[in-house]
Amino acid sequence: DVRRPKNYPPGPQWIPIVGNLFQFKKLLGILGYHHLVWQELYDRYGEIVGTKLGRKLVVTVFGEEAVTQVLTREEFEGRPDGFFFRVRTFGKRQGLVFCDGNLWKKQRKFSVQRLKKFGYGGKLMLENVEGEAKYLMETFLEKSSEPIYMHDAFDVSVVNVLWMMIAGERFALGDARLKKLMTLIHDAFKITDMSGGILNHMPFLRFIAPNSCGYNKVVNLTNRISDFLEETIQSHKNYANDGHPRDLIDAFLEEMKSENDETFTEEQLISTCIDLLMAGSETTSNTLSFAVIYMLEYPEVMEKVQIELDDVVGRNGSPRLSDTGRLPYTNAVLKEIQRLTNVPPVGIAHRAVKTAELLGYTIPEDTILITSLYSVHMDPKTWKDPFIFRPERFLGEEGANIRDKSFLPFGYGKRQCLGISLAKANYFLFFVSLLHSFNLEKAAGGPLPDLKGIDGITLSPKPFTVKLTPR
Ligand code: HEM
Repeated sequence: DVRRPKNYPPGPQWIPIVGNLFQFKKLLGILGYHHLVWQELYDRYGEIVGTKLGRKLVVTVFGEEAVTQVLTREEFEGRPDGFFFRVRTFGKRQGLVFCDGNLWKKQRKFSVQRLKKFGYGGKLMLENVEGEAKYLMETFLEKSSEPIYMHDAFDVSVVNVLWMMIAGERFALGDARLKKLMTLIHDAFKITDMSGGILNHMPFLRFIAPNSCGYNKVVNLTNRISDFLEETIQSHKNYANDGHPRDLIDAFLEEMKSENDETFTEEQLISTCIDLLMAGSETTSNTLSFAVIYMLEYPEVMEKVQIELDDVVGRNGSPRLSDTGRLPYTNAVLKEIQRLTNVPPVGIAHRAVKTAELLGYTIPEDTILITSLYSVHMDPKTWKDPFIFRPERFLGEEGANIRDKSFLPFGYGKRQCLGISLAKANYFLFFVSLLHSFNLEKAAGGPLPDLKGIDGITLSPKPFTVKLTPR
């Protein structure tokens, strides 16, 4: 059907079966990044754009006003359904990220409460972040005579703090199995985009072209993660520490036994772990690696951060999380990097749970909603010279005038990132520890690593190496 739903937002004309997919692909070929294709459509049609990708209606919103409406209104609180969104979770709608309604409410609440119980947001978590950062810096020091790969250098350390709360253990930095798992997770984020990608629009492609549509990769990843988690869960079951849960898995298993609630199943437990691992590792690790590239690109900024650190922490001290409030310039640098890199450029897709009005248009029930966080962070009405890297914009009077809704790296509203305090702690402490201990230089030969990165659900840096010289 080529007819647009009544009062649907403006956008390109579509054709039967594929909708706007071909137009989208063509623009993607020219612009190279999904979020830039959306930005192009924003320039053509305005702050709300209606498209159809395959069989799905997809409405994308841009700028602070439209984006925060979608992120805060109950009618838009859902998550999309479809083949791609279920492929990691046993073909069902479960886990934490791609589910909604009562299951999501109960499960999100349970995970947040129990993670808190096992340290999340408290002293124990902060101590673990500090321990991991110290440990990683020691490893860097041992290797400081050779170039170090930085695009994935933070992977294991970042996961460790989360994994302590989920499973009560940490990994050795060289743990081959976890490294493999992380590589698969990185790959999975590159396969597709937030509308669910080609697999969601045409699920039958998995029979015709399972390799090129990414199906085989996703299945391989899911199987490996599930195997790994099943083993961990089995060893928790064997331990049978009744009444004294040690971590999230123990607490979940106990809840399953109490049979109060039929949503507590082993599949839901595995799906929850997968979601936490995937959402918690890739985003933080990519942000940190981009931060390293920014420091190579702007050595004068690196030096200013180091001077502030030396002033506040001292040359011989170690940076702590409690120093955060006394490092205004460093914090401004961290924010400016997040604003410009847009690691999740369009957040995570939402879904209209019922037909609703938005900015004068009608959004039919089940429409996928994409929120361009990139457009909010690059809006010249909010940010003077948005493409310029200028940490000072977050300081002084200029910084004080930035509205909450103008800077949304973690989203906003009820579906806002569940891991913000861990993400911020990891991002801050690994960054300052690195700069406090080392001078960063480009490894010999070749150009500076690319600030733009690789397209995907999250943007990720291309592989690059750095020379770390102890200060
Ligand atoms: C720099 C690091 C991170 C960034 C930039 C980030 C960003 C985001 C964004 C933009 C969303 C979507 C919000 C929405 O739908 O409107 C989100 C959701 C989520 N994040 Fe994060 N995140 C980060 C780290 C983490 C960590 C460390 C964890 C795990 C502890 C985590 C767990 C989640 C989960 C479970 C959701 C889905 C929440 C839901 O659907 O209710 N994230 N994150």
